[in-house]
Amino acid sequence: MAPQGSRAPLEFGGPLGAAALMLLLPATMFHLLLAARSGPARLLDLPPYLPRLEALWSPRALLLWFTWLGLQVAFYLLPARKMAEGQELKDKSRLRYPINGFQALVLTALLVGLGVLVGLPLGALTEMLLPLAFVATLTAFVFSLLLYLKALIAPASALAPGGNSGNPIYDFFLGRELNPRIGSFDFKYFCELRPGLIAWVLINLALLVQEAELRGSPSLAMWLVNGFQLLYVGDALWHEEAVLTTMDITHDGFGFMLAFGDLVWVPFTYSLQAQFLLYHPQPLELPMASALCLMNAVGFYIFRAANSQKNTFRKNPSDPRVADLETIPTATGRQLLVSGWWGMVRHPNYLGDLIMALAWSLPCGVSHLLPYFYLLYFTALLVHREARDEQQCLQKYGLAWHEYCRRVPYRIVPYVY
Ligand SMILES: NC(=O)C1=CN([C@@H]2O[C@H](COP(=O)(O)OP(=O)(O)OC[C@H]3O[C@@H](n4cnc5c(N)ncnc54)[C@H](OP(=O)(O)O)[C@@H]3O)[C@@H](O)[C@H]2O)C=CC1
Ligand SMILES: CC(C)=CCC[C@@H](C)[C@H]1CC=C2C3=C(CC[C@@]21C)[C@@]1(C)CC[C@H](O)C(C)(C)[C@@H]1CC3
Repeated sequence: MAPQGSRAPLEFGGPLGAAALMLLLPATMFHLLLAARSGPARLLDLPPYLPRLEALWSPRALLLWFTWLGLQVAFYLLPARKMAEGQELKDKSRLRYPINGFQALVLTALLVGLGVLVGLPLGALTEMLLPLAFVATLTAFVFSLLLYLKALIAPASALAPGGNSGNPIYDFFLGRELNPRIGSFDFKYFCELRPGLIAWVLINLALLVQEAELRGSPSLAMWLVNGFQLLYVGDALWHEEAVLTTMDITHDGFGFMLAFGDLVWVPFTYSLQAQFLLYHPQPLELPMASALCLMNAVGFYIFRAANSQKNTFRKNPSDPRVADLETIPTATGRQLLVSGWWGMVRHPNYLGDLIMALAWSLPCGVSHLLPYFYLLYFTALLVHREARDEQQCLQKYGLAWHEYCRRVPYRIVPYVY
């Protein structure tokens, strides 16, 4: 049952928008997977061909996918170097989370390295991307249904503010329960980073190995894309605790949007540049490669510095690294930063992330639009996310938020947006 009197305004275009997204997201992903391996590799053309069911359904892919999930669950359950506390919940309690995501990345790397040493054909993974994406999509639908049913028996205090409209399609998409758990195993926290992000860099690596097998050595462009994205994933897992303050964990329920996004969309579409490069090798000279390294480094620096400044401030406003920054008091007792990174634009971390997204696409040359899909999608995602966050901050901070917007008028790009 939805809690009485706490109906949140509908997002994502309501039930119709949610239904459309549930069809469009998987369809787009399959289109990208097929287009990347086709000769013309056109983003805006109809799919080059429709795969037959035999090309999609493979018991081997199913086994591999569940082995992967099982392995990551096992790594999650290993003793953690630290247990972190999440944000305060409606009932004033706080959940505890293991911080061992980076350990899971290292253990996966060791296991895969060992496998390759004893003859595991890692490059062959690239031939299984289509059936793997198919079983992962089916899993995401079934998993979301189980989450929806589980939420039916959850107490009202465990429900998310957004996904409880009473419309089953909308609630299935957005997610009804905020932190679904069995015992201390937290499904949303587990899915947010590990299986999807680690699979993303593993797919990238398989594409690099396959390129080496096909052409004698990996191209410079492939090295760059692998290196840049490994840095991003390694950083996310190293700073795993910071995910506990993102809106995905604190605000959104766990439904199809995040289950599909985390487990399927991230590994199979975020690896698009490496997929494109395997089938469409691109020349890249050293001076250009150096310029792209610099661009990625600038983006990463802004992204990391902005995120760390806010996290440090939220943990302890008197920390010497942030104590001198100017702030605005709010009625909640919390303060808002108005100098430093958060005084330049209201989302400096998004700016850094977007600069990196550009640096990941440029190694693929400018002859095709396809490798720029991530940049286009990500811009749309962040603009929409920024608007959602703005709404939530306005509700939380009221007049203080208006004052912040007056003092820091640009959202993501200084003097532009
Ligand atoms: N690669 C990908 O696909 C994606 C990456 N990301 C990345 O994830 C990271 C996290 O993003 P996201 O969760 O959207 O949001 P943010 O990390 O930007 O957090 C927004 C929250 O920060 C707090 N805040 C806002 N302004 C201030 C201020 N001036 N001073 C202090 N606190 C402030 C508010 O929460 P409160 O006041 O309650 O602390 C607000 O709700 C970003 O770097 C983003 O680029 C995000 C989505 C997808
Ligand atoms: C419409 C649609 C495709 C929805 C799904 C969106 C998800 C793919 C993203 C929502 C927020 C995300 C975050 C990351 C990955 C993408 C999703 C799941 C993230 C884990 C990437 C690495 C970053 O360092 C991060 C930890 C800050 C980030 C958190 C948000």
